[in-house]
Formats: sequence, structure tokens, C-alpha cells
Amino acid sequence: MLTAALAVLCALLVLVLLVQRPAIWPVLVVLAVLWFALFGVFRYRVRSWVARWVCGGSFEKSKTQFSLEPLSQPAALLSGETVLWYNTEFRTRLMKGEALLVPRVQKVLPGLDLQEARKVSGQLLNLADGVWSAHSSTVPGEAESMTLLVLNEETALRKVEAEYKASRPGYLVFLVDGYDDVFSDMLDSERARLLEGINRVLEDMIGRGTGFLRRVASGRYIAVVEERQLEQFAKRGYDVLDKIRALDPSVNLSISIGVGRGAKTLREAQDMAVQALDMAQGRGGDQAAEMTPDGFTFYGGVSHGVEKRSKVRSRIVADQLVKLIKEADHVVIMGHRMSDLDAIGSAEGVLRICKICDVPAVIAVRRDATLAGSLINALIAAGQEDDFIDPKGALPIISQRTLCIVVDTYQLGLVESREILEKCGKVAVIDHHRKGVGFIEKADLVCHEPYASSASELVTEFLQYVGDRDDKPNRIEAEGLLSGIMLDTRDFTLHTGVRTFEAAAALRRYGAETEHVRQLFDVSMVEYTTKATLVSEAQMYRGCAITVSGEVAPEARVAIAQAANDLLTIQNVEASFVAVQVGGGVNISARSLGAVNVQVIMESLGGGGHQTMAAAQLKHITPEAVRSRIQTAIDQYREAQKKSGLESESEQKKKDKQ
Ligand SMILES: Nc1ncnc2c1ncn2[C@@H]1O[C@H](COP(=O)(O)O[C@H]2[C@@H](O)[C@H](n3cnc4c(N)ncnc43)O[C@@H]2COP(=O)(O)O)[C@@H](O)[C@H]1O
Ligand SMILES: [Mn+2]
Repeated sequence: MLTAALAVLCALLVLVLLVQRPAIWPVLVVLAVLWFALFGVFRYRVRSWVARWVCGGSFEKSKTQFSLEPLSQPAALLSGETVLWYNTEFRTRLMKGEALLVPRVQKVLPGLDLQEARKVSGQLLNLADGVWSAHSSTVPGEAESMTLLVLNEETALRKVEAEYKASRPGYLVFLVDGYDDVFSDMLDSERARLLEGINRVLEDMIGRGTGFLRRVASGRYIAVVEERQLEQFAKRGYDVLDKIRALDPSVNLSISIGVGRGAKTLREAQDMAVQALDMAQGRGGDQAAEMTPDGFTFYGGVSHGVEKRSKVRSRIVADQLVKLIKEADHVVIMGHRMSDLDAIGSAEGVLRICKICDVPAVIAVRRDATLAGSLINALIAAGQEDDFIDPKGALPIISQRTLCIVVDTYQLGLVESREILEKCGKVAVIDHHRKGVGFIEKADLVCHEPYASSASELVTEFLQYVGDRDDKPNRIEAEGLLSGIMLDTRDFTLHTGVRTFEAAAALRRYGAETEHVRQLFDVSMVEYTTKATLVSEAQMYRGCAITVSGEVAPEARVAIAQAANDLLTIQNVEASFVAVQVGGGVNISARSLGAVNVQVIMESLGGGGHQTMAAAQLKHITPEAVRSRIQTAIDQYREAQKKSGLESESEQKKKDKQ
């Protein structure tokens, strides 16, 4: 700064002199020529004079300088950030042989950060077509600080490192979704054509690299490839999913892919791939799930899943559940926070199984924070008040022999009480939600069926395999289970399979009255008016109805979910999003009729759920900001749909009009 100011001052003085005394022009020219000539001849000397001036006489021609000069690595001496001296290696390898007078170090070594270079690991720099590690040590002294900089060329080493990383093995498992269902009724020739198509697509995908692919069972393949190839797959969003789907759009053909990436060993990569496949399947299939040491990443999942469930498995799980219950001293059953009719209905069904097994059991529920108050009240009125306990009240009865049965959620973060879960010696989980991250690990029994409509449907099936003929739920319990099914299928309009109706028929046989079930859904006047306002304020965006609102009455929170449901009954609404301010944040309920996967959209906002019913809770944000986040998420989803050839009807119509 000071130098620059002095230079400007000198230039100004010379200018004034030249104007005042034009006669000195020739003298100035001679002086300039002399300066350049002397500088050319003595430039190395000048540099050493400057170095001596700054470093003191002790460096120039000192033993230190003589020892640094022949060093095989480039070395330089800096004052502050100015290069005062450098050895021959530095000049030839980093300055292309050019000798610069006191340049700034960042000019010679772009990107150098002296603080970084001072660390033990040094700083990696890309310089002169190579990779260098820079190490420095500084003698403090503010502007007069002295720094010794030494550089090591690591180009070859880094190439080996990059190659090592790029050639690490990754493991993939491919599974054709619902293989038996898809191929069982097909003509042999048709099956052969499709299987050949799948083989071709997968061989083409894997064959491009150095890896290999093997078919290990019907509809199941494994592959081992290099990391560089996995990087390409991820970059292309696992477009193999689209290619498989496109093989025959008239059949519901899709695959799920589990990928183990970044593992230390091949065995670990295989374990990760199997876990990831489980995740992809648990989320409804037709997607790729990558597992790395940092967690899961999902690709695809824009189409409908294929049902994959067997009654045999249901019976096996029922037997295992009974065994666990009989081994326990107590059973504590709980659902998710802000429990609903499915959580309490299925919990009550499990409680009936415990009663059949003659093991003491209770449902832990916060009665001041539930959406199933109508069902709880009906059960209390029927004399079953002892079935319920506040989560805190349940803690004293829990021992290492106590079994905790979690229903209607698999997520650790959503359970009614984490303390109960942690205190119980054993845990069983019964859930129907598509899988996301954050699930309860190390459960002794997991019944996770994303193809079931509800937890109540699963528990109704178990009840058919437990106890004797007369050991059945009573009328109110059956109505609770039926209300759970009706809640999650939106009165049998969505997510229903043959087994949903079989379960409903069984509940009817146990005495469930549909009129009573309907009454469990009755709303208060404030809930109804809140819902009506939310519905009336909706705006359309790319086939989706979006409502954004400020706070609603706390006792009318269920209206958020109900408004999202009701918006779907409006023509041309493929999905609905109701965003309402709750404290400093915003809660969103999202619903669809199946053509749009709202789980994927809500996941992009940090929430989750399943294909037709999902939600998210955003913190520290205004409702209007949420509107634009929802719209961006819809845009991204629509683009992904377009890429997969699964454009929605409304989007297609809009295009046709243009
Ligand atoms: N952060 C999250 N991460 C993952 N998954 C999440 C998250 N937040 C919510 N979810 C899941 O998303 C779906 C939808 O939730 P929702 O709040 O929009 O709707 C649930 C209830 O509020 C709603 N409901 C309860 N009682 C009634 C009623 N009487 N009438 C209408 N609607 C009602 O129904 C939804 C029940 O969902 P379920 O428990 O999953 O069956 C949900 O899956 C969250 O778990
Ligand atoms: Mn629920």
C-alpha cells in the first residue's frame, strides 16, 4: 500500500517537473534506458539486495541460503505475502524459468493459503500441470513476518490415489418387482421376450465398464462394478429404471436396485447393497437406493409400486408375535405421536392378541395429543379405560422382559415415547408405511408391509391366526380396526387390495357397524369451518391444488389433513398440498390419487409418508416462502416424471393445447 502510494507520488512529481521544465525530457529518457539496462544486467543482484534488505544481512550468502538453494524441492522465502527469494527448482518448475522480482506469492502459486499450508497436512495445489503439496513455516512479525515455503510434487501419487478411489468396488443387487405376479400368467414366448429384454438392458448398463453381472435367481441379479461407473449411474439418475419400465408399458414391469457404495471391503459393500435393496422395496419398488457410510440416497420411485405380500408370511409373523408376547412379563403398545384412528385401532387389536395370550398389556398414549379421541372415548365408555396409560405412567412397569410393540410407524423419531422404546428389553414393529431413513433398528420382530393399506389391516390378519374360534375382538375393537382401514384408504378409495376387503369382511363378522365407524370420524363445528376455509383458498399449480394459510385453532389441526383429502375430490386435482403455520414453522399435509408420488415431493422438503399420503414440517419459515418451496418441489417432480416418460394427464393435456 505504502509502496503504491509512493510510486504514484513519484509519478506525479515527475509529471509536474516535465511540464515545468520540458528541457529535462531527454535526460529522463536516458535515465529510463539506463535503469532498464542496469535492471536487466543486475536483476538477480537486485533481488538479492532486496532480500538482504528485508531479511537482514544474515540470510544472503548464509549457510541457510546455501543449504536451500540445491534442495531438490522448490523452496521460497516470503516476507508477508511477497516472494523475496526462491531456489532454482522453484524458478524452473513453478515459474517456467522466469525470474520475477518480488512478486506476490499468490501470483506465482495461485490458490495458496498460507494458513492452510502451515497445517501438518499442508495444502494441495494444482500448479504447472501437476499437483503439489505446499508446506510452510512462519516466524511471526506482522508485515515483517518471514515464511519458508517448500513444495513437493505429488502428481504421480495423487493419480494413484484418484485411480484407487475410482476403482473401489461397488455392489449392486437388482430385483424384478413382484416377479411371480408379473410373469405367472404370461405366455412362455412373452415371458422369454421380456426376460431377454431385462438381461439386455442390465448387460448394457454393466457391460460399459470393467464390472460383471450375474443372474443369481429368477428376477434377481448381482453386479460388481467400479466406483467410477457408480458415479455415472448416479449422475444419470439410474435411468435403467426407465429403460426396464419402457420394455413393455402394458405390463407393470419394474425393478428395484440396492447399491452398496464406499464400503471398506467387498463383503461390506454386499451387506450395504442388500440393506439398500430392502429400503428400495420397502418404499414401493421401482427405484434405486444407494447406501454409503453417510446414509441413503434414493433415485426414481415415480411410478406405482407392485404388490408383493403373502398370507404365509402374515401367518408366520403372527406366530412370531405370539411367541414374543408369551415370553414377556408385560407388553406396552404404542403408535406414533399425535396418534390417529389407525394407530389406536391397530394398538387395540394388538392388545386383544395380548389378552388372548393372557399377558398383561397396555396402550401408551397421550390423550391430550391424539386425533383418535373419539375411539378412545368409545372404548372407555365400554369399560376399557384400563387399556390406556399415559406414556410416563407406563415407565415403572417396564423391565428387561417387557415387550414394546410399535404400531403404525417404524420411525424412531415419530414414536409416542422414545423412553418406553429404550427401556423395554424387546421390540416388535408392525407398520405399513413406505420406508424412509431413521427407522427403529435392532427390533426383535419387524412386520413391515408397504403394500398393506394400514396397520389395522395387518393386525386384523394376525387376529385371524391367533387363539381359538371364540378369541376374537369385540364390536368396538373391530370398529376401531375398521376405522383405521377407512382412514388410510380414504373410505376404501385408495391403496386397497383384495386383502383390505377381506380384512374389512372379517371385522364385519366380528360385529363392526359401519354407521358407528362413520361416527368416529365426526368433526366439531370449528374443525369443519377450518377445513372449508382451507379448501376454498386453494390455488391450482401444475395439476396440484395448493393452500397456504396462517395459524388455525389448535383444536382444529386435523382439518389440515382433511382439507388435503377433500381437495382431491375437485376435478383435475391430481395432488393437494395444505400448508398451515404452526408456531414459527409450517406443517404441510400432502395427498394424491396415486398418479403423483407425494412421498417423493415431501421428502425433498425434509418430510415423508407414502405415495398417496405424506407430510412435512418446516421450521423457521413463513407460509408464503413454503408456497414457493412446494412449487419448486412440484417442478422438480414433474421434470423427473417427464424424463421417465410418466408425464401426468394434466401436464400432457397442457402440452397438447400449446
Ligand atoms: N416428517 C415426516 N417424515 C416422514 N413422514 C411423515 C412426516 N410427517 C408426517 N409424515 C407422514 O405423512 C403422512 C401424512 O401425514 P398427515 O399428518 O398429513 O396425515 C395423517 C393424519 O394427520 C391424518 N388424520 C388423522 N386423523 C384423521 C381424521 N380423522 N381424518 C382425516 N385425516 C386424519 O391421517 C394421516 C395418517 O397418517 P398415518 O399415520 O401415516 O396413517 C403420515 O403417514 C405421516 O406418518
Ligand atoms: Mn397413523
